[in-house]
Amino acid sequence: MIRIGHGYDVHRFDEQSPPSDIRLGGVDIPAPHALLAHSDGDVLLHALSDALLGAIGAGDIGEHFPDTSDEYRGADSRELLRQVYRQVTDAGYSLGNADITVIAQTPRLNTHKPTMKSSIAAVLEVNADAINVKATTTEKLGFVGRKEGIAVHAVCLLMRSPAQ
Ligand SMILES: Nc1ccn([C@@H]2O[C@H](COP(=O)(O)O)[C@@H](O)[C@H]2O)c(=O)n1
Ligand SMILES: C[C@@]1(CO)OP(=O)(O)OP(=O)(O)OC[C@H]1O
Repeated sequence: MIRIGHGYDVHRFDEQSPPSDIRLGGVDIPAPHALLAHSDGDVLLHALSDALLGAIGAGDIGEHFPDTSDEYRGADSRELLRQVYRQVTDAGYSLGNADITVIAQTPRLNTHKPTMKSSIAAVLEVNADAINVKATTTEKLGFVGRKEGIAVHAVCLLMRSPAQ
């Protein structure tokens, strides 16, 4: 049996912040501003976590890690993703593949994509070829194009784990 999931998340740049690293896929990447968030703001891992939760019918990231809880203030989203993936494996599934699209006018991500891919694979303890990271701008259109924030879509396919 296979299951499909989709996740989408947006975080806004803090226009008051000076140039700063942002966390994307567990990797620190230089950007014109920090991203506003309750956690570390890793918008890529949030979208991927939502895709995995969606695939097992387990709601969304905010239900599991509320942004009203001090427990998750400044949280490392790799740890949130680890907990989400534990739910996936506990439900008897493992990742087939995940395909992730980062929608960002800035920063340029091409040189960081291989590092993001291996960072995500390491968190999930899967082969790197199960993960694909893409980036696109919006040709300067909309909130992404105005460099107000970054959006991410993630889709994943889960497969029933072989019986132990
Ligand atoms: N933040 C980004 C956005 C895009 N890229 C790379 O550029 C290619 C062309 O992007 P368009 O939005 O003009 O289609 C895209 O396929 C990515 O390879 C990037 O590195 N960082
Ligand atoms: C990750 C959590 C929890 O710290 O907060 P944020 O970093 O604000 O991220 P978001 O994607 O808005 O919502 C999920 C939250 O529960």
